This record gives sequence, C-alpha cells and structure tokens, in this order.
Amino acid sequence: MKEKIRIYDLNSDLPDLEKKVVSLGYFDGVHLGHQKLMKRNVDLSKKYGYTPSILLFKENTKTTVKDDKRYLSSLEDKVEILSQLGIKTFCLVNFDENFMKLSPTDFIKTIIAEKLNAKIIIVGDDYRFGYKASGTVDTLREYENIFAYITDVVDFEMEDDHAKISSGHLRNFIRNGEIKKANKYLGRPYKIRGKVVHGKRRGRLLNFPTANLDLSFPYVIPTDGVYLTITNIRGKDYYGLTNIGSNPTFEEGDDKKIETFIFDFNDSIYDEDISVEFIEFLRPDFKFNSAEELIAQMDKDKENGLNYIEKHLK
Ligand SMILES: Cc1cc2nc3c(=O)[nH]c(=O)nc-3n(C[C@H](O)[C@H](O)[C@H](O)COP(=O)(O)O)c2cc1C
Ligand SMILES: Nc1ncnc2c1ncn2[C@@H]1O[C@H](COP(=O)(O)OP(=O)(O)O)[C@@H](O)[C@H]1O
Repeated sequence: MKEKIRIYDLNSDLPDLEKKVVSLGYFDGVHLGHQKLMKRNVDLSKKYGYTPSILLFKENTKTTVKDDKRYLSSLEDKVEILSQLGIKTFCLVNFDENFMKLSPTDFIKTIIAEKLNAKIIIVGDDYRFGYKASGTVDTLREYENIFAYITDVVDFEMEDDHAKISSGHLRNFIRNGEIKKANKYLGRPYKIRGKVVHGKRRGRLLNFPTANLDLSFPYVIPTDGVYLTITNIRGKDYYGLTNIGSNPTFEEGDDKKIETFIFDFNDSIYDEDISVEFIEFLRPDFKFNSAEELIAQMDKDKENGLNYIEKHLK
C-alpha cells in the first residue's frame, strides 16, 4: 500500500505550522542507523500527537562527501524508503548559497522554528549544521527554551567490527563488491535505477540478451563483475545476472556497462525504467579467448545463480 505523504517545499510554500518531529541529516542510503532515527521519530510523534517529518535537500550537492560525488540513494529513493518507515511530511530545501551561509542560530530560528515548527528534533550524536558545519548537538540544546523544541539524540548503530554504520563505509563496501555486507547494514538490497538503452545487439546472438542500464542518478557503482540481482520491470520482480564491466572479451577500453540478463523473461523493454537490486557477488569480470568460452562461463553463472536462489532465497 502506498503511504500517504506530504511534500512541503521550504523555498516556495508558506510556512507549515503543523507541529512536527523532524529528523535532520543527509541520510544517504537510509541505512540501519538512519532507520533507528526514523523509528524514534515515529514513536515520539505518536506519543505527543506530532507529525513524523524529515528535512531533506533538493539537490545532491552535499559538501561533506568531498570528492566522492556518487551516492547510494536519490531523493526519490529516500522518499520511498522513508515513507515506508512512517515519515509523513517531507520538508525539502535547496542546498544553495543562502542555506549554506546560515549561521547555526539563524538555522535554528528560521528553519527549525519558523519554517518547520519543529517541537522535537531528532539527530545522531555527530550531527553538524550551519555555516561551515559549526553547529552541534550542544548548540541545538542551548536554544531549546527560546524556540520551544527539544533535542533527542539517537545512539549509533554499530557494524560487527564496532565501527559506526556510515554511508561512507557502505559506499566503500559496494565499490569493493562486498554486497552482502552493504545489504546487511542497509537493511535491504542495494538498489539502482535507470532506463534500458540499446547496446551492441550481441547479447541475443550469445543467447544471453542483456538489458543495458543508463543510470537515472549518480549511484555508487559496484566493482566490475557478475552479480545475482533482482530486476523490477513494470512492478514485477525477476531474478537475473548483472554484469558490470566493459566487455573485455570483445572490446578494450570501452565505457563501463551495467547489463542484466533476466531469467524467465522475453520481451522488449528498451526505454523502460527499471531497477536492479544486488543480492550477491558471483565472480570478477574476465577477458575470455572466445565468445564460446564466455558463453560456457555464462551458462555456469546461470547455474550458480539458480543454485543460490534455491539454497538461500526460497
Ligand atoms: C552473466 C554474464 C556474465 C558476463 N561476463 C562477462 C565477462 O566475464 N567478460 C566479458 O567480456 N563480458 C562478460 N559479459 C558481457 C557480455 O560480453 C555482453 O553481455 C555481450 O557482449 C553483449 O553486449 P551487448 O549488450 O552490447 O549486446 C557477461 C554478461 C553476462 C550476462
Ligand atoms: N531475458 C532478457 N534479459 C534481458 N533483456 C531481454 C531479455 N529478453 C528480451 N530482452 C530485450 O532484449 C534486449 C537485449 O538484447 P541484446 O541483444 O543484448 O541487445 P542490446 O545490445 O541492445 O542490449 C533488452 O534490452 C530487452 O529489451
């Protein structure tokens, strides 16, 4: 069932005076740590009769990601996942010059108090805000009485080696092909979206047609190799094998491609929007000596994929 949500644009809509519990952060990937904040948000909203809400940026120009300009989730992905967790009002703001220049106290006064009418603010321990990220949890606490809100700080969720779960770690796990580990801390399979585009039309000749994906967003791309995946087409899920690489058997130095051979599927899906969820890394990408050797390996990949589904996913 689709959750009923509301979008409130801070740059163009009139201030929304509904009393809110607001989670603050960037929330790339909406991982288990982020999910803990949302659970707290929803619980407190229920208890006090406020609206479970979140403040998100309209653009993906977060400066703290530094040179790392790829992300785990688009705004659309975040809204989908967060609404399933019970967030009802999505407050969106441009991450522009004006916003970046707000001092911590101006951020509290204009954004938290005047525009959001936040009664409870939910953040993680390391939350920073305002010009040059100079505002901290202590700053939030300092102004609670003046602006009539309270600050609720949620503990970190930990990885098995006692590091805190972080979007940065998850981006690295995915880049290294450590899909299972990433999925564990995401709390769901890593998912990318895009449109199906034309390739070299070789797949059909090999008896392994592949849907080539043109990403709809600068997603973090898993390391080259073959993965067991779930492709969603027109609302239906299909298992399949996704190859990430530049087809070294056939061509050198070509652009990287993300292409999926979908099990039990036989239809034209050019130009359609699909999503691909990564379940398991099966093997690295190789340069084979011939198309026949590649086909023999793809047959084995299919068998391995089907065995994995039988053993772990049924
Ligand atoms: C399961 C699977 C595994 C693949 N593994 C490799 C590989 O190891 N090396 C390689 O050069 N190409 C690999 N490919 C990619 C094929 O070369 C590619 O699908 C084929 O050239 C078709 O390209 P096209 O979509 O442009 O028609 C793999 C494709 C699939 C579906
Ligand atoms: N089982 C399948 N898996 C992937 N694509 C399929 C499948 N069956 C049909 N198709 C269609 O065939 C196309 C892939 O054929 P292929 O010969 O690899 O062409 P291209 O090089 O243009 O990707 C896909 O984009 C899709 O429209």
